[in-house]
Amino acid sequence: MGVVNVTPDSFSDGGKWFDPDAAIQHGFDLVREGADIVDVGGESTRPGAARVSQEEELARVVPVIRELAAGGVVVSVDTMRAEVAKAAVEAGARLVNDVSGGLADPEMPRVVAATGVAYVVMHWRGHSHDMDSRAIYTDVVTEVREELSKRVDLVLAEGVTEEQIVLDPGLGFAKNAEHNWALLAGIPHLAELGFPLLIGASRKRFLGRLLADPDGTPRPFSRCDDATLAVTALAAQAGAWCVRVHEVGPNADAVRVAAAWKRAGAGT
Ligand SMILES: Nc1nc2ncc(COP(=O)(O)O)nc2c(=O)[nH]1
Repeated sequence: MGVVNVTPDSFSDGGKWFDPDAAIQHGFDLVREGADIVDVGGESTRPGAARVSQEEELARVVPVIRELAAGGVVVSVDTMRAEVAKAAVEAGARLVNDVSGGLADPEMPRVVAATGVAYVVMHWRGHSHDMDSRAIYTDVVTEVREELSKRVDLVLAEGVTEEQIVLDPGLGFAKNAEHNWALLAGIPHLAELGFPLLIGASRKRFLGRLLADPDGTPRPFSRCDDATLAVTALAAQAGAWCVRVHEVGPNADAVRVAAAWKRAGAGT
């Protein structure tokens, strides 16, 4: 899953794809590099980010989604708003990637149920401005698994089918670095819920912290693509269904390496 943030302020590529034509071109480039899905978002979810209006979010993502879908791209819309999801699906999006797992907008599950598109339910504990205060767990894997399971029950009750659901532990959303590493190591436990898993580690702060200089200066996100590759290969081997990344080509290669490795092992 390649990322196209049509935003002026996303942490990892803020502003590069804010122009619709640049965003559309980048989406097609990501498919050429090997992306199976292009995730189009119009609202930065980085910690502390201010929300954008629904009108602004619609104006940013719908034209980009329409062009990419018309060009045969499998598009997901990265939104917490039911109205934006609805408009995105009408413009051709085939997945709704809801970082709030239906918590931010109670109408979302009904829109997903009515449209029948795939639905990424990510683990979330509140909007960016105060989510760090909610990064308190005694056993993060067990608690994330339980909270995701509750979200699944709720959206199923709203008419979403099991076939539509993808789960995501929400790395960096109300999680610190230690929580993120535990969730990556816990992918097999999350997979026991029985749904495909999406992992979004690309260029995130916990990678920069791991690779910090001896004086403690974190590695800048622009130099965390190699670490992202390693996470991709390990997550693929652990059973992840999909990884959400900014630099698609090398990550597509890493997935192929993991697949070849798994195929060879299957024979033993
Ligand atoms: N499903 C899913 N969606 C996401 N959207 C945005 C970001 C924030 O990263 P970005 O600002 O680089 O897009 N991370 C995720 C994630 O981990 N999972």
